Amino acid sequence: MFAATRVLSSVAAKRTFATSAANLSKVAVLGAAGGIGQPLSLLLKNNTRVTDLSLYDIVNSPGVAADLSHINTNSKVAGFGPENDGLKKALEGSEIVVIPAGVPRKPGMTRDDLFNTNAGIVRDLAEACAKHCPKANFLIISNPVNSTVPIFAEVLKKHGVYDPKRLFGVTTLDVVRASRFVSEVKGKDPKDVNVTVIGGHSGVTIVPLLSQTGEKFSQEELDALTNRIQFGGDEVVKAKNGTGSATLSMAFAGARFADSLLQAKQGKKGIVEPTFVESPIYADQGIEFFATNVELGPEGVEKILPVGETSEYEKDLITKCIADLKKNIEKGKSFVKA
Ligand SMILES: NC(=O)c1ccc[n+]([C@@H]2O[C@H](COP(=O)([O-])OP(=O)(O)OC[C@H]3O[C@@H](n4cnc5c(N)ncnc54)[C@H](O)[C@@H]3O)[C@@H](O)[C@H]2O)c1
Ligand SMILES: O=C(O)C[C@H](O)C(=O)O
Repeated sequence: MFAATRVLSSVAAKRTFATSAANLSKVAVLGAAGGIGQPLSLLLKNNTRVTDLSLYDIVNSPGVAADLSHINTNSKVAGFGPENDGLKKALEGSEIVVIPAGVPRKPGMTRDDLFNTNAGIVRDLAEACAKHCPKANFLIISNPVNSTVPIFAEVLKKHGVYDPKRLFGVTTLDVVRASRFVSEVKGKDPKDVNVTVIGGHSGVTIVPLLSQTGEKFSQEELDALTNRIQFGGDEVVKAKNGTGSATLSMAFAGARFADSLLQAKQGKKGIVEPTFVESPIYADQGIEFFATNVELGPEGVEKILPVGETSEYEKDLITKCIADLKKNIEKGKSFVKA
């Protein structure tokens, strides 16, 4: 009996560590009733580092919030719609704002084809964030990420509240996929296969650095794996046959990134995640944002890690990436300036 009580109280102590006053973490999800938003919110509700979960969508968020609020983890859940200053209430006091709001692809579309609809959605949400939670960390999932992150940055700049350490394009799904695909080919457990993926988040701007995995690949394997990692999103879009794009794997990836950031903010050292951030790496070639591995810390970006050694094959991929990425970034910036 005594032993059982001790076990229980040590579990309780661990839980209170994550929710003690010094570690209050309000996380807001914008687009919370969508295909990504719902499972992502579920995973965040299950994360004991989150103390308040604030769900905003233009439709259905009170229902999603009511449902999640019955789960017996410690966090409080609240749902907001656009009425009665809902967005303001959802954002105020948020430490992390995760944004999967916007339309997904249908077969035959590129991510850039989403620009016309999603650019305006992301710009308007950025305006609200600049006003109501300028010091939060912003995790952008809405596509096309290569353009929506620059859009978000430009809006924050217009309001004088841009801090490049706190704006992240979520590219975690690319490394999650890469790890899975390589592990399938090499017959390994994915937990033992880490693949660095750099660049951006669409087609040829996604550059896996397979030479850094420590595995040996034939040219045929290299071509097939590179192509699958670059176009993994299309596989899901095709299989979903007009009903959307990756939602569950994206929720998994988004929750992993949010948890890593929460851990880093709560003082854990050496947490590294790939992410699309303002970066000096290819600034000399006019590239303002670039995804690499980034060490996270209490302020957000702690250190942008270098690309490291690359093969001739990867150098060629990087050249192609840079040409496309430059146009995507420029398109996002011009949208706000116009
Ligand atoms: N970064 C990535 O790796 C990645 C992966 C998968 C999907 N995505 C992108 O994420 C976005 C969302 O995908 P989904 O499958 O969840 O789409 P979805 O249509 O299922 O959900 C989107 C949600 O956004 C909401 N929404 C629309 N406008 C809004 C606004 N102004 N404010 C708040 N909410 C708003 C909608 O009501 C909907 O509930 C798409 O742009 C998709 O391309 C990115
Ligand atoms: O492919 C898409 O449009 C969604 C997402 O960016 C993905 O990589 O799955």
